[in-house]
Amino acid sequence: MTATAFTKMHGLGNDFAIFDARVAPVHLHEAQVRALADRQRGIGFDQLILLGQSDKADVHMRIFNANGGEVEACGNATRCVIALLGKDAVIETRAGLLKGELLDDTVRIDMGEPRFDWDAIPLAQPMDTMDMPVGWEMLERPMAVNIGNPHVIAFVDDPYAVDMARLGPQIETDPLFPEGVNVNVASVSDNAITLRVWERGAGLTEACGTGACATAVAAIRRKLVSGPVAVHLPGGKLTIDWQPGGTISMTGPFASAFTGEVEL
Ligand SMILES: N[C@@H](CCC[C@H](N)C(=O)O)C(=O)O
Repeated sequence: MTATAFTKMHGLGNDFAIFDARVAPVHLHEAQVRALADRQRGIGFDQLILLGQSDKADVHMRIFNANGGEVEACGNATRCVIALLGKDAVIETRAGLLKGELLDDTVRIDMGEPRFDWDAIPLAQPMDTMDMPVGWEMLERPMAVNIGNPHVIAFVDDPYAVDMARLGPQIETDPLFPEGVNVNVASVSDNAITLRVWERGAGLTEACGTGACATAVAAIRRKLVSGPVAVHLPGGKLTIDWQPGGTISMTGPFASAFTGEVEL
């Protein structure tokens, strides 16, 4: 066992333990990530972030959900990593190379181009991802968008009236989504979005950066809003901009919580 340093950070309350394997090797396995994610007995986080050397970018970033599964993208953690590096930088992720700019007290990330083809989400069968002929109770005719990771989006009158704790896990594990899915429930008014997200592998979080991107893109495609659009999550606000055919810009805050050590 080796004492291993980590930094605890969050983006709008979506929280992370960030380990830096550029300093010293960090050996983690799935059960360990789950134990560390435990908010009573471990560090407690929604995602564990593992930084490493990259030969294509300033840094390589791996992302593990609280359930131990490795995933492709995490918008809020990407902002935190730029803040931790203290400069504009390019981050290599499974979702591709993401460029981040450190602004005064926020970070802007170019999250790349969204994908809409059914097999890019991925879905189990061909369908129109703009208007899916499926539904779960009041969540009808959803849309699907891939922001490196898979998202389903349902527009409702009041996202806070939806029983996310019950419907979230049901939709996350629906066989329609062979790789699971992040579940976004949103309403739109005055060119702004109110959003709650049940995250794949992490549950209901205070905020989800890729969820905000996916939902803003979905709302722009349905002509419910036009970019830039404010996305209000339980933990605060992100600003998302996108023009069809272009890449997504996500701007929002970050915060450092504390640094610590764990035996790994
Ligand atoms: N919190 C994230 C998304 C993290 C990954 C997600 N749960 C997945 O499984 O794809 C964000 O800010 O984007």
